[in-house]
Amino acid sequence: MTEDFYSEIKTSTGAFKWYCAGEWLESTSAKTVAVLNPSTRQKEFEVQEVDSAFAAAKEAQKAWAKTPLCERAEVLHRVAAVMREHAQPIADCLVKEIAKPRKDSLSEVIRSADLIDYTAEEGLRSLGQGELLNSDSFPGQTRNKLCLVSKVPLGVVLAIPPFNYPVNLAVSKLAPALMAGNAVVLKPPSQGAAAGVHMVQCFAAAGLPKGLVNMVTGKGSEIGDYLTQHAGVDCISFTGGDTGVSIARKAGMVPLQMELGGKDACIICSDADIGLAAKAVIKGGFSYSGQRCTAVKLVLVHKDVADDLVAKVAAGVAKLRVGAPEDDADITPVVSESSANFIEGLVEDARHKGAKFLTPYKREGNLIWPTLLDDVTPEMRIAWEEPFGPVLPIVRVDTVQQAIDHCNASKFGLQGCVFTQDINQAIAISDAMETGTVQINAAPARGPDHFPFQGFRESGIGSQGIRNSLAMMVKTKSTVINLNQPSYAMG
Ligand SMILES: NC(=O)c1ccc[n+]([C@@H]2O[C@H](COP(=O)([O-])OP(=O)(O)OC[C@H]3O[C@@H](n4cnc5c(N)ncnc54)[C@H](O)[C@@H]3O)[C@@H](O)[C@H]2O)c1
Repeated sequence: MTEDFYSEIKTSTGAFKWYCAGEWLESTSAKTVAVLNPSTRQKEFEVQEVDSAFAAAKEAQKAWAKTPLCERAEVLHRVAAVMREHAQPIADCLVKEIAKPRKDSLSEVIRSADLIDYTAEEGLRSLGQGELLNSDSFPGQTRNKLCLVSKVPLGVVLAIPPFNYPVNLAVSKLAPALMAGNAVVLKPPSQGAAAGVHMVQCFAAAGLPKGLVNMVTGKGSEIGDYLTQHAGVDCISFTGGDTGVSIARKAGMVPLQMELGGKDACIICSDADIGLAAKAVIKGGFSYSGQRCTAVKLVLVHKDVADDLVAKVAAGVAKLRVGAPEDDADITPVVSESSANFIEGLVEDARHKGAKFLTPYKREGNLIWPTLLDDVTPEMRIAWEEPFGPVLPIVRVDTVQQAIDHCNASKFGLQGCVFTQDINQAIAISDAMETGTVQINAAPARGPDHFPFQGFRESGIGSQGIRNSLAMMVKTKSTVINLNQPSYAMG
């Protein structure tokens, strides 16, 4: 029974336990953090506030680093199978604590199991290879030095995912870290911690050696500095907003994998298929109520086709269903009251500065109706800031160059997209856009999860995607064999 499967993760008072060295534990401080339901704004879950699991991770990692790759892969495949079998309660947490629509919640969990399987497969191939270098290719050298280059684990990886994909963006860190021979301390987002607890139970039940995955819960603002500056951390893999920039500034001499905010622009040229572009703008802008790093957050449309595009987008937006995540509504409450207030601030700033409202602004609690703003100008905050909500600004441009210049003036550089039927123009615009990825004739998106995924400027450090994440979870080690004579095999 799935309910019994998850029974040991709760304390007698109903809070979720934390997980260290293979045991579900109760915090000695007895402090708890409430997880609010974005729909009701009432307390839905409680997680404990604890701070340390690094010693357990370090200890467990030593043996894990000597565990054959194929055995690591087997354990990960088991985790994926357990996660599929017990997916529904994890998905139910996502519905209740981050108001993600029911179907999307379940597909996030299944996609995460798929990601774990793929990582295990990819790790077998990419981590199973090293390099042999001969010394005589460098001037003045003979071939009496052979350099064996191998990939070794980093040690203990601190994994911090954000609220919007608390399961998928946790496993996208955990699976590569573990496959590469590391241990992990996971700090889930407060909204998303209950799903995180359930997910960690899948790792435990699959027989992962104790201490390899540890989960510390608590408010990021209170325990974040302690964790990110802890001497036991050998790598920080973080996904989130501006917090990541300050973590990067404060972190010590450890590798950083940073997936941060975005202001993904959609450039629509005068020759674009406007029906296709409108569909992409609606889906890209409003899926999960705009709370996606790769959501379309700005439309830059050529003035010649702007009226057509705006009419089509407005017609599509009018059909979006607004309501509860339990009913699979398209637009559901945003994650918190403070987030809703921030979004409202951007909308009011745009109203004050003359934006044209194609839909009336309406809000009840954390639920914000989809809001389409036309005639947005660079003076408005919404032209530059990430609303992370169901609000989409449209800027009409005279030339494609004006659109590219706006895009490149942003502090973000995550993704962007361009709609045109001329492949030469598409490539030229893609070349000019200073973003980690450019999608041609489709909305920005993360995935499939094995595609490289990276942000430029304040959108990130390093590249993700399964193969690149595996590569970021190892360091290079060289062993040089010095021979007393040159080595030339003659065949
Ligand atoms: N580039 C990507 O791949 C990607 C993917 C998803 C989300 N995001 C970004 O994430 C943001 C939304 O997520 P969010 O609101 O959860 O982000 P956030 O930055 O507020 O929080 C992210 C995580 O950091 C933790 N945290 C908070 N303060 C901390 C501190 N001082 N030290 C350490 N950890 C701390 C939070 O508890 C959470 O787990 C958006 O900006 C979005 O664009 C980026």
